Amino acid sequence: MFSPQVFSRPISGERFTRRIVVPMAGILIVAIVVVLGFLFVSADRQNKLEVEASTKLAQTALTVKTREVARNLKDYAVWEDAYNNLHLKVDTDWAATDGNIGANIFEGLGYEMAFAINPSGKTVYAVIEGAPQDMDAFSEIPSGLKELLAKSRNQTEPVTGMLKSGDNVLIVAATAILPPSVDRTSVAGDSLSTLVFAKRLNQSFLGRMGEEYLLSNLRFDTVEPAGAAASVHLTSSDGRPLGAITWTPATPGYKLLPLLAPPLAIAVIILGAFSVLVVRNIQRSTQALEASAKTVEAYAQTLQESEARFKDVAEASSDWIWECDPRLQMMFLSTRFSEVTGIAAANVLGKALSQFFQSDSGNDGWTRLLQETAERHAFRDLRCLYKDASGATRVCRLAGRPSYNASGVFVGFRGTATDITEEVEAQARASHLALHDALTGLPNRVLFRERLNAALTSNDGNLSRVSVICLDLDHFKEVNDTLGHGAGDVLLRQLSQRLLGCVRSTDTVARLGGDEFAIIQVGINQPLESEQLCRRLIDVVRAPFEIEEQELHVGVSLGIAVCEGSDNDPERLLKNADIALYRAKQAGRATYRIFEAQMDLELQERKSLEHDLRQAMLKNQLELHYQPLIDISTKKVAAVEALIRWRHPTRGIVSPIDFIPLAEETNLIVAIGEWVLETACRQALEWPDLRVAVNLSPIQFRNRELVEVVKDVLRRTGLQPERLELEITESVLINDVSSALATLTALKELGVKIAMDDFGTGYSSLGYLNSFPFDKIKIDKSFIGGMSDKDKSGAIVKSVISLGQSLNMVTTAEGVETAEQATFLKAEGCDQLQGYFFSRPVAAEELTRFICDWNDRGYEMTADVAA
Ligand SMILES: Nc1nc2c(ncn2[C@@H]2O[C@@H]3COP(=O)(O)O[C@H]4[C@@H](O)[C@H](n5cnc6c(=O)[nH]c(N)nc65)O[C@@H]4COP(=O)(O)O[C@H]3[C@H]2O)c(=O)[nH]1
Repeated sequence: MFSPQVFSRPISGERFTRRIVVPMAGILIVAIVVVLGFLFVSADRQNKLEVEASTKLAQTALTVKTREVARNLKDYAVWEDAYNNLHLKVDTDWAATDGNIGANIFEGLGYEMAFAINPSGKTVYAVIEGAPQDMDAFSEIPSGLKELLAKSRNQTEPVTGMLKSGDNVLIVAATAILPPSVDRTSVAGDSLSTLVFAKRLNQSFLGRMGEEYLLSNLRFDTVEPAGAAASVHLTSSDGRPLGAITWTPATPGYKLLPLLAPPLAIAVIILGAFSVLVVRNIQRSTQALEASAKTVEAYAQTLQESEARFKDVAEASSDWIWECDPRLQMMFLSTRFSEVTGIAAANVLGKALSQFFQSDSGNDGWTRLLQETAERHAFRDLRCLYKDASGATRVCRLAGRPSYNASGVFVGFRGTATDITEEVEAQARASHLALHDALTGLPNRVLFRERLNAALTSNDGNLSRVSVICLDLDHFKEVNDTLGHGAGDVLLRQLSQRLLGCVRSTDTVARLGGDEFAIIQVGINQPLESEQLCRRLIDVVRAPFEIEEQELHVGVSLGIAVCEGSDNDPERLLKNADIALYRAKQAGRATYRIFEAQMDLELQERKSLEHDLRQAMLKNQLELHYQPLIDISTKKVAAVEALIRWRHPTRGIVSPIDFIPLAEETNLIVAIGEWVLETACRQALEWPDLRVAVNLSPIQFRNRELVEVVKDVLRRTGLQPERLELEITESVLINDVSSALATLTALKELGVKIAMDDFGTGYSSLGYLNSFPFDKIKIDKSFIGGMSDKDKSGAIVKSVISLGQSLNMVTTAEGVETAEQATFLKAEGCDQLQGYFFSRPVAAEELTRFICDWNDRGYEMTADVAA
């Protein structure tokens, strides 16, 4: 892995100064210092050489001067006249006055002293600064002169030395006075007089000597001054120090410096400028390097992150990476391979791609894999199978692309494999859920449609037929309402199994929703076969269901639609089966109907009626008629029953028998019922002595709002509750007994009367009469119409009347059409009579007239009847 740490850290300004500028400046300064040092050392060396040279020069000058004194001395001492006038005799006039050895010595030669000393050491002649003096040479030069003279007697040449005279130092030369003609070596020295010249090392002498020998500031000091740059120490011939002559030596080295300084300064400036340029270049290069290092570092970082990301993704996903060689043999498998498949990579490496992956039937992935790899094409989303370590077949999705080496040579394929077994299973589950009902596992409406389409399409042109059977459980809603939805679900599941048990494997049983089922029956030859199936279905559904340890009885209504001829429209077929089902339900349930074209017309009619009924509500086309109930004991009108009429704009008066069921099916009955209730109560206010009876539909009765509605109507109209009589039929008591009892009790608590209508037509359970708080039993008109003293209906009527009496309930006979019936009922103790014999249901105004007439003539009528 590439590591960004291999790059140095970026050089900051401070680091750059520290690492580049400072060393460069240091080198520059050191170079300058070295050069300057060298210059100064050279200059100093030069100066020292100059000092050495000037010292030699000074010494030479002294030697030369000394030799000059000696030479001058010899000129005067080796002289015939001097011998004659200073040795043989001493003629001071000759010497001084004649100017032989007198003032000329001092003025001409500059010697301050000249002495002539005879062999016995006596100073016979003395000249001091050009003037003859009577002076002893040894007192003037007390130290060293004797030794010098002694030395000179043994020498043929003048002897010289440095001697002190007071504070002065003298160059003293001595030699024997002798005529030139005499060989000096032939004469004993101590027999000769000695001529002495002394030259004082005074400042004028030294000045001249300095000028002569280019020794500046040449001077003599008895003690060498501190810091003297150059000096020559003077010592006497016996070695005693006399002082030193000093001078200021030239400093050629230092003189060189000013000459060298400007070019050196220029060189330094150039070097400095060059260094600055170099530093800047280095800085730029460094910055460029840094930038490039940063870029590389960023790339490295990106690469590292990318690698890490890739690794994370590769490790985190269920994918594994594979590579194979040009022969499609596995060369590489990522670590995820073993984790996902449970197979060690070593067991697969070297095997051909086609040995590991297998074809997934029903999917063209395998074919494409073979094709794409053969043609060296990239591929993706190829679905193949493989077996994992446990031998289980799993599904995977392959993607790959051909890979080439740097030279462009094909080196195989590399790609990914994604295990999609769970995904495929989930898809299968999802598609199953999308096509099946979750509760029963049966095909749902979507799959039903698909199957129906397929059945109709494949059946096209066949002699056999396809039929659709729609099923609807009778009173399933009651099961849900009374036992709860859990029980309803159990019922539906059990029902599904029963239905499946009745059909062939080629048929389809589907749940379309709620308690709505449908069957596609294929391969039938005639409609009779569908009818046989329906009968079987009715039988199996009729058998009790055991739910929550209860036996439950339900029925089923079925509608059959058989595909006829070339009409293979699935929608129409299903709709027709539905229409047939509707007719089966209308026919009293637990039965089946085969669709006929007429049914469709009737359905259309029903729909049109439904539309009109809704309009009727809005357009006040509904009205109430009233039928009187005669009290036998008082012979008066005791009550009136409100009966609804629909004054249809084109159909005329529509009977409630024709539209109440429709109103119930469409739930319009709730609104209609409330209108009836309010209208009847309001109308009853005009008949103060009468009760008003109002029919309640079972749908209305099950409405939770009923009690509140009745209460509100009484409140709004102001009718006394005991004047309102609510007529219910036995059907409201079926199934949810406790709920019905609660509603009846609540209604009774309002103070209204409850009548059981149409008694005898339903279950006629006597238990109901005992359990429910009825005030009245209304004997259905079918019994009244068919009764006579001897027949069965008469017996029933008698027993119902006596039952009412024993339960202390009022009995009312409906449909009394004849005097005989009235007489019979009176004789049997019936309390009230209602029927055409007395009055048909009439409009309110007409009934008002009837009541007036009845009260005037009614008695005679009943008397007639009695007679
Ligand atoms: N053949 C014959 N029939 C007689 C005789 N006396 C009375 N009738 C008829 O018998 C029916 C009595 O009403 P129902 O049994 O409650 O039967 C009613 C009732 O169940 C329902 N109905 C009528 N009005 C309403 C209403 O406002 N609400 C509800 N829910 N149902 C109503 O419609 C049914 C039929 O009502 P209608 O056609 O008015 O028919 C009425 C009435 O006209 C007779 O002597 N001979």
